[in-house]
Amino acid sequence: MNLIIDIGNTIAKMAVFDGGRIVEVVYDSNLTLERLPEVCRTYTIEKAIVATVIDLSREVLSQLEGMAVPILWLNEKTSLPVENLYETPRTLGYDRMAAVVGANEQFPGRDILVIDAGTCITYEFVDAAARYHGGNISPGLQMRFKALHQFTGRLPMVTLEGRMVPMGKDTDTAIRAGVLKGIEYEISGYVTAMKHKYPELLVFLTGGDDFSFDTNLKSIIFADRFLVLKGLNRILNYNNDRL
Ligand SMILES: Nc1ncnc2c1ncn2[C@@H]1O[C@H](COP(=O)(O)OP(=O)(O)OP(=O)(O)O)[C@@H](O)[C@H]1O
Ligand SMILES: CC(C)(CO)[C@@H](O)C(=O)NCCC(=O)O
Ligand SMILES: [K+]
Repeated sequence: MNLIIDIGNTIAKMAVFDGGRIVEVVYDSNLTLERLPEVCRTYTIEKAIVATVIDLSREVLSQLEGMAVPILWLNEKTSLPVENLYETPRTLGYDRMAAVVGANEQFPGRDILVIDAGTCITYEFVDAAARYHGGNISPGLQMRFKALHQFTGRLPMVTLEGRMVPMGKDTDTAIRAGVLKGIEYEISGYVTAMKHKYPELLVFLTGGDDFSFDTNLKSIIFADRFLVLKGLNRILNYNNDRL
C-alpha cells in the first residue's frame, strides 16, 4: 500500500491507498506527525510520498527518518504526469501541483480550474493538453476572519457558525456575510472569467473548507475533498521506477 503525507499550514493529512482506493485518511499535527507510527503499524506500507508547504520540525523529520520504506520527497525535481509551466518551480507549493495532477487524472483531455480552499484559497489552471499554467493564491476562510479581527481595533473574532443574512444587520453578520460572500463572489468570478476563455471548462473544489453556496455555482462544481491526496498517490505511482 501507498502512504501519502500532505503537510499543510494548519494540519497534516496522511492517507493510505490500496491501488487507487483510499483506505484511511488521518488528520495529524503538522508539528509532530505523532500518528505516523500507528498508521505504519496498522497497514503494510510499501512506499510513501511527502509533500510539505512548511519547514519541518525536528520531531517530524525524525518520525519520517524512522520509516522503513522508500520515501519520495515531492519537489521541483520530481517527474510529473503534467507539464509545469510555473516560472518558479522551486517556489511552487506542491500541494497545488498535487491538486492539479489529481484533477487531470479524473478528466484527462479537459481544461480544468482547481480550487483548493484550505489555509489559503488557491486557483489553478491545467489545460486539455495536461499543461499546468499556474494560478492564484488568496486568503482562506479562517485567515479572513482572523485578519479582520487582528488588524483592527473593534472587529471581533467571528466564525462561520451563526446568523447569516445577505447584507449585515450588525457587526457579527456584517463580518460573517462579508467573508463568506467575498469567497463566493471570488469563486464565481473566477468560474465566469475562465469559462469565457475556456467554454468547456470543468471546475473542481477541494480542501478542508467546503462552502454550501446558495447559487447555481454548486451544481457546476465537482467537490472532492481528497483531490490533493489522490494527486499525490498518482505522483508516487508515476515515480515507481525511480524510488
Ligand atoms: N477529522 C478531521 N480532523 C481535523 N480536521 C478536519 C477533519 N475533517 C475535516 N477537517 C477539516 O479540514 C481542514 C483542513 O483543511 P485542508 O485540508 O485544506 O488543510 P489546511 O492545512 O487548512 O490547508 P493547507 O493544506 O492549504 O495548509 C481543517 O481545518 C478542518 O476544518
Ligand atoms: C499557497 C499555499 C500556502 C497553499 O497551501 C502553498 O501552496 C504555498 O506555500 N505555496 C508557495 C508559493 C507558491 O506556490 O508559489
Ligand atoms: K491546501
